[in-house]
Amino acid sequence: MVNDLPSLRRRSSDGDGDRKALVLFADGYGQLAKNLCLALAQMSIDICMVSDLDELSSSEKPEHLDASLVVVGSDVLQSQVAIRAINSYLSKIREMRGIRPPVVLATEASLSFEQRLCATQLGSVRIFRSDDDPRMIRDMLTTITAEAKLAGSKVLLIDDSPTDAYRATTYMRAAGLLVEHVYAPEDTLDAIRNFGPDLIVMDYHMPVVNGDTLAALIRQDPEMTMPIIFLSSETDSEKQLLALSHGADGFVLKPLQEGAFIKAITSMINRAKAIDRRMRRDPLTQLLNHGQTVESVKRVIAEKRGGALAIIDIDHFKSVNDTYGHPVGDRVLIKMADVLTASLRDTDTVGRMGGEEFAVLLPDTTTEAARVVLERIRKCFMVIKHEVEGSGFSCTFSCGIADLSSGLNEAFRQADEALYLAKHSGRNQVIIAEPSV
Ligand SMILES: Nc1nc2c(ncn2[C@@H]2O[C@H](COP(=O)(O)OP(=O)(O)OP(=O)(O)O)[C@@H](O)[C@H]2O)c(=O)[nH]1
Repeated sequence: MVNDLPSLRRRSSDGDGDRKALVLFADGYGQLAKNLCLALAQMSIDICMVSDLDELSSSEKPEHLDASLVVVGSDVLQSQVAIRAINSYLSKIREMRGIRPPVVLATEASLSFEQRLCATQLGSVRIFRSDDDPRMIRDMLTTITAEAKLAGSKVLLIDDSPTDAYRATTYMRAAGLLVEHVYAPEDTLDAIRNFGPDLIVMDYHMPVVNGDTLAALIRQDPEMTMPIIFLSSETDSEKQLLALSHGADGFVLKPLQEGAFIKAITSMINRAKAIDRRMRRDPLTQLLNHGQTVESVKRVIAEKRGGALAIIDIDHFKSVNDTYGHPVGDRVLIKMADVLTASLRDTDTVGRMGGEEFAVLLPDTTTEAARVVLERIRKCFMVIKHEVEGSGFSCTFSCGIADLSSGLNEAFRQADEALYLAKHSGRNQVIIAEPSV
């Protein structure tokens, strides 16, 4: 196990939870294994490194069994015993958790067809080469975590037939989905507003309006972008296509086959969530992007909850890029994001406003309490050593805090002004804005 690597537990800004990778190399501390573990740890991914593969079969190590992703070094493929150990470990996870985690094969050399085949049989879905970007593994973990969260996704079912609705509801609830059912198409818009579904499943042939008209009606509202699936016994593909052209995304044939129905639903929800995530998140740090951060501030102000807004800007960041290069600068930004999300409450929001500027929204918090929190984060961030080729450097940030009571534009203006003051009076400090009179 790698004990000398930092292993922060990470809470992502939308509560994705912890991410853990199990790293298996036969020769344990080879350069690729070391570099990879260091890079994963720097991205605040929990890692469990195992080189003695007998350890895997030991029931005294239950912490191995909660990995979401398994990274296997290609050196492992040289030993049939090791392959058997990994296979039986992966089967054990499937027995316990109902899923077999995907495998990434890490290699320094090019692989033979036989090695690739062997890796595929282990469940390898990607090959990671020593010069690949380790963020690929982080992104895979993010996707896996998002998919695991499918249970609890909300489906609105619109069907006037009690028998069909009963069957569809039973299948969906058995798959862990939350289902709300409306019989009458005219209740649809209210149900969407109140329930906020991730997906709509509707019968195609209904009294008053058919599915295609109802789908077109829903799509008139630009906010109602959730996928729509029609249920119908219509087998004429031309009619199906016509129906889809009105804004629906899929067609499932009645009578429903449980497996195919649930597969169609899950892939639709996963795809919609992935697109939604891409639109709302900054791709580098996975924090909310500028637009979504402003929306979050707007919402808290509209709810009249009060709170504080902090704007953070990394000091002399240009010189980090100039001295160590852009990729190292990127790593500092990711670390900043990780420190912020790991240090704040679930109810707080962290966003990347652009460049090296971040925003933190702390609802129901006074500016003084926010200052205490940001001071703690500032002290934690400034002692982090960012590694570059054997040596390292540290960074600081400056921060301005404003009260939300003055409204959206004024809160941003005041926080920016306080940040400006912090920058121009020495940097590496947190300043609360003077409320305007
Ligand atoms: N690595 C990296 N750099 C970025 C990114 N976005 C913006 N930057 C760089 O961030 C730097 C910001 O520099 P400045 O605005 O001059 O600020 P600074 O050097 O931090 O100086 P002070 O804020 O006054 O302390 C610029 O060099 C940008 O190119 C990014 O996504 N990755």
